[in-house]
Amino acid sequence: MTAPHPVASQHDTESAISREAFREAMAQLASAVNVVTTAGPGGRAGFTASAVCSVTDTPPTLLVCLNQSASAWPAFADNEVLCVNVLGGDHEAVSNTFGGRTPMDERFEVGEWSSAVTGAPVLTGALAHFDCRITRRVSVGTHDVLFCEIVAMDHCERTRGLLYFDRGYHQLPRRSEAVRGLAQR
Ligand SMILES: NC(=O)c1ccc[n+]([C@@H]2O[C@H](COP(=O)([O-])OP(=O)(O)OC[C@H]3O[C@@H](n4cnc5c(N)ncnc54)[C@H](O)[C@@H]3O)[C@@H](O)[C@H]2O)c1
Ligand SMILES: Cc1cc2c(cc1C)N(C[C@H](O)[C@H](O)[C@H](O)COP(=O)(O)O)c1[nH]c(=O)[nH]c(=O)c1N2
Repeated sequence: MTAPHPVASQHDTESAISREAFREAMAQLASAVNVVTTAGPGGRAGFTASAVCSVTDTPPTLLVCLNQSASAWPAFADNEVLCVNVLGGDHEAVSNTFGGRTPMDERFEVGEWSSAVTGAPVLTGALAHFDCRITRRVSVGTHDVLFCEIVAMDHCERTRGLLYFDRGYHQLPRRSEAVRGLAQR
């Protein structure tokens, strides 16, 4: 167990916690894998995101953290809507395609896409999709935190979950599989 990092004050966080140490520790935080898409006057764009979470159910709200250096950033800055597509166990290739270095238009050649209520692209077969209006933007360091009110959504239980942990993808079995597995013992 490595010694806990000294709690750094707001001003000397830079010196106390290095980016490398932050990333080493953050790589231990398992997360869902999503493709966040947008469409509108800023054009169509999408990127792979794990920094996504629920904020409140009243009103239904989630947040997405987007690196200001991302090629997708200008489109999200100009558009007022986005869709969070939650990837399933069979979507690793989609995650890698939207995870950078692929030209934006080529990204949507992977998978089957339709338009959400807001016009943002929806991935057919996503475990869930949350179609949102961006209601608040907070810039924190290198990222924008986009607070989004959900206007439409859907989910399905057709496949396993997909986690990103320790710099790799991991499939998660459904409860039903685990129960079935127990029953077969
Ligand atoms: N929030 C993010 O911006 C974020 C989250 C996950 C992964 N990524 C990017 O995906 C790629 C693969 O990441 P990896 O996990 O394989 O190895 P990595 O060592 O680059 O990152 C390890 C962990 O650190 C965190 N992290 C990394 N870069 C970050 C950033 N710029 N801002 C905030 N958190 C960050 C993430 O939780 C990531 O899983 C890298 O280019 C990484 O920068 C970015
Ligand atoms: C599994 C996983 C998870 C994330 C990412 C990548 C991968 C592979 N990336 C990085 C993002 O998808 C993309 O690589 C960067 O935006 C750079 O892309 P461009 O080459 O600029 O389009 C990412 N970026 C971001 O701004 N917020 C995030 O939460 C995440 N999470």
